[in-house]
Amino acid sequence: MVTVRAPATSANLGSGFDVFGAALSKPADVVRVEPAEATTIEMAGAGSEFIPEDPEKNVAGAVAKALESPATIRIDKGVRPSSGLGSSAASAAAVAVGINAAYDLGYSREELVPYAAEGEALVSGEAHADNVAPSIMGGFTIATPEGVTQVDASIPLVVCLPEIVISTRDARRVVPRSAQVSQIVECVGRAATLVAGMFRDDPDLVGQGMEDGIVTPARADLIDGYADVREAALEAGATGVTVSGAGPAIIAACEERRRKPIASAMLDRFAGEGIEARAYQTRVGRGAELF
Ligand SMILES: Nc1ncnc2c1ncn2[C@@H]1O[C@H](COP(=O)(O)OP(=O)(O)OP(=O)(O)O)[C@@H](O)[C@H]1O
Ligand SMILES: N[C@@H](CCO)C(=O)O
Repeated sequence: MVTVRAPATSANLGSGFDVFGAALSKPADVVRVEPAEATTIEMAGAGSEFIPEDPEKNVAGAVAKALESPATIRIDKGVRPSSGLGSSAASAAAVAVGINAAYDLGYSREELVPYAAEGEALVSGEAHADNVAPSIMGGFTIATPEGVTQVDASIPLVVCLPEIVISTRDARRVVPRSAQVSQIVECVGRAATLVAGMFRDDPDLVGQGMEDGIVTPARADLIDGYADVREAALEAGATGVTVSGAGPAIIAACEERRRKPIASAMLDRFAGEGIEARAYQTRVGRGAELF
């Protein structure tokens, strides 16, 4: 039997819709995998009561099927579902890494990404890899059809998760179908700035690069209090703030020493709106770890 800790992730980071992703140092799913005749899944932890244990409906089952390796799987959720923190991807990444080790399949971390993405296809309708890639490989990742480019960044972050549920499937319906060339030009500039910031471990550049005028405004409308919480984080010293993944989590980049005041400011603002929330003082961190 093997045990894997696979981290939550934040996809998009504003300007990198369906391409950028970052592993978070916390929270994480912890998954145990043991080879078996047929796949069975047992769930525990955050939001597990809302997740089906049927292997046909759980991302873990989809990944085991894609790898043609049935297993007894126990998932302890640290990341609640429909959070914008790659909850489904954390389980998918952990199972891919766990089965690879338990069956000694010999895949590299990058080779495991498309298998884990089959779990995302099950729940959101598309095998986008922007959450599974960082959960498997760690750091900041650029996922394209050609493969994954990974950067070992360690930017300090605050992630604030309100008690609102938004499914990725629903949040993908509001994504605009087209954009003006002027918007695309601005987005390319922002995305390039963010990549430079990750290479230099520079929170100012990363924050600037998190601005986005195409997808994020439509997503932000689904999150009660978004504009106020964003403003509060910026006033408390965030260098950039955006929707994490498909939401409702909101992510802020910052200097290390600003994490605590930013977390308090975001929580206070949500509380002022009558919305319960929790904040993680985190950073860009490691990928899935085997124990
Ligand atoms: N092992 C699993 N862990 C979490 N969610 C799962 C799992 N298996 C199936 N699901 C289903 O996937 C859906 C949650 O995935 P969704 O992509 O909407 O949220 P998320 O992973 O938190 O978000 P995001 O991808 O935006 O960061 C829920 O409907 C949940 O029941
Ligand atoms: N890139 C995806 C991430 C969520 O799974 C989206 O924003 O829809």
